[in-house]
Order: sequence, then structure tokens, then C-alpha cells
Amino acid sequence: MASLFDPIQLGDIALENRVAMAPLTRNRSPKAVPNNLNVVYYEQRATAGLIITEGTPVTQQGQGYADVPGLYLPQAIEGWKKVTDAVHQRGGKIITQMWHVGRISHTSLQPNDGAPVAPSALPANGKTYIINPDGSGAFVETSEPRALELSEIAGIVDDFRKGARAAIDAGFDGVEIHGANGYLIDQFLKTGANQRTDEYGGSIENRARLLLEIVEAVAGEIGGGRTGLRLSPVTPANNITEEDPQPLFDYVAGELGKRDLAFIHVIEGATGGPRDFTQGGKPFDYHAMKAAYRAAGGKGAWMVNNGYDGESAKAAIESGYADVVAFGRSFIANPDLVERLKTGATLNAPEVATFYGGGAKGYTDYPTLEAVAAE
Ligand SMILES: C=C(C(=O)O)c1ccccc1
Repeated sequence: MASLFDPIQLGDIALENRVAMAPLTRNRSPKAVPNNLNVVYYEQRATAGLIITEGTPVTQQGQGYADVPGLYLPQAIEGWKKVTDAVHQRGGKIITQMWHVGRISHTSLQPNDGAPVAPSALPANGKTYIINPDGSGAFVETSEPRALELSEIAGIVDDFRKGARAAIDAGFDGVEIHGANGYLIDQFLKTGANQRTDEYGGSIENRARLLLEIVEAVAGEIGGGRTGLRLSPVTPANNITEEDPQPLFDYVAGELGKRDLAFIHVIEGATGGPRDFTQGGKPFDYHAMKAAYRAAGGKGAWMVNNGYDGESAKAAIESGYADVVAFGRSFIANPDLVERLKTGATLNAPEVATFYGGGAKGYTDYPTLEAVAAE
């Protein structure tokens, strides 16, 4: 029976333990370039079995929030090299989450102040975070999106392929494709945001087409053994809705099972909220989704996330349901989370007020057990 602290092979990536750091947006990389403070933050958390970086847009069009790091500027790749070197020197493993926000953006963040793009011209009626000309930060309404032309879609698929190559050039051990939380790929998957009438809309097969094309392009570029994918079947994040998630995600899981991937990362319930959240009026069966993946030949690790603590994480691994458990807020506040879970030590409480934006406070100043003992 496996334990949360046993090593595991995630495709081509060997992990020391099964505790992953979930992707966490922190808005601390001005001009989309990773900086030395980011290096310290990730290095501090290198004892994670796997670090998944914050969402990292593959293009400026894919950027939806101020001060998030990208994969599309040469100086950003140089910045990421410092991060990956530091984590590797501590013996850690790190991948980046490749992101396209779709409609969750604002004209001020878009190329030529243009409209954000989406499967259909349906606004998210949500909020995003921008930096005003005077340097002050502000949450604003997301801008009205425009529907992507059919002729534009191949270019977005290629942007993910190029992003994956850039990630490997920056020293990452692999990538996670961000297919969750109401961003572009999730917008195409779900009926609440996708009302296209071409081959990317309507049927489940058509709505899953973009996701599968991106998976194939990325795995084709860097190898499936260094490619993972994050999905969120029922989340309401960014006002995304789906009228019948089970058949959609059983189909997606079955199609992914036919492709070589290192892992599938599933957010259970509402992101950062209730695990029993549902859409379409009935409970979602995550075990059925995993069974569809394995039945189709899927050999990638099964990573789970959302509201896990030490005990429920250990149970999920020891039962054989999950192979890896990803922790978000706990890693914000506990750089040495693995040690704390192993020893049953009390966890630092995360300070929500400093989650997004700012500097070292609430980012690199959380104490480790070692630091407290040395006081
Ligand atoms: C990348 C995010 C996600 O996946 O939900 C995100 C973005 C902004 C704030 C919190 C989370």
C-alpha cells in the first residue's frame, strides 16, 4: 500500500513524495517576468514532491491578470531559468502551468487593447485584477469577449506547443496544461461559454476538440511523459457552467486515456470551496471519471486537489484512489509542508489579505519549523 511520502514516477518525472504544490496565482511578477523574489518563494518550497507553478500565460492574449509571469518573453524565460535552477539545486522538481485565460481578461491587458477572446461572445460577468497607469492595483469587470474565428484556433494550439518548448528551455521538468477553472480550454468544454456551431461547438466531441488538439501538440513537442493536464468538472470558478458534466468528462477522460500523459490533475468540487459542489443537478462521480481514463489505457498518475488535509490526503493515497495530492493554500503558508504533514506539526494559517500582489509579506516570510526552533 502506497503512502503519501513514498516516491512516485510521474511519466518521465521522478518525485521524492506524493505531495504536490498546486498552481497558485500570486501577482508578484511585474511585466510578466519572474524575479528574484519569485526565486526565493519557489526555492523555499522545493521539498514538495512536485511544484506546479502559478498559471503562466503562453501569450499576451492569454494573460488575464496583472503581474503574472509569462512564457512568451525572452526575459521571462531567463527569469524562469533562475527559478528552476534554484529548485533543482534543492533537489526539487518543478513544472509550469501553461495558461490561456480566454474571456477572463481586460482590454488593458490585451494586445492593442483589444477584446479578450473566447469560444463565443458571452461575457463572464466576473472580475480581474489590473494595474492602473498610476501603479495602483484594482479589481475590474472582465471585458466583453469576441468569438474566436475558426481560422485563429490552430494558432492558439501552436502557442501552447511553443510555450511547452519554451518551458523545457527554461529548465522545467515538464508542463501542466491549464484546462480548468473557467479559462479558455474550460470555456470551450462547457455549454455555458461555448455556443459555437462549427466543429468546436455543440456536441461533446466538438467541445473537447480544442483540449485534445492542445494535448497532442504539447505532448508531440516535449513528450507525453512531461505533459500533464488540470481539469475541474464542476467548478463554478469564473462563472463557468456546464449542464451535464458527467458524460462530458467521462468522454474527455476516455480520450485522454488513449494518449501518453504523465498525469491528470482533477479539482474536486468548487475550486477553493465545497468539495460536494455540483453542476447539472446531480453529484459528480470522480471515481467513474478515473475508471474511464484507466479503461481507455490511461497510465498517467491521478492527482487530486481541493480541500485535502493530511489525513484525507493519506487516505486518498492509501486507498489507491489517488497517486498524488496537490495542496494550495497550505503551501502558501507552509514552505515545509511535507515535513509538517509527516510529523503532524501544526500548520501556519495563510493570510488571505496577502494572497495577491505585494512583496515579501505573506509570500516569502512564512516561518519554517526549523526557523521557529532556532528562535
Ligand atoms: C490561475 C487561477 C486559477 O486557476 O484559478 C487563478 C487566477 C487568479 C486568482 C486565483 C486563481
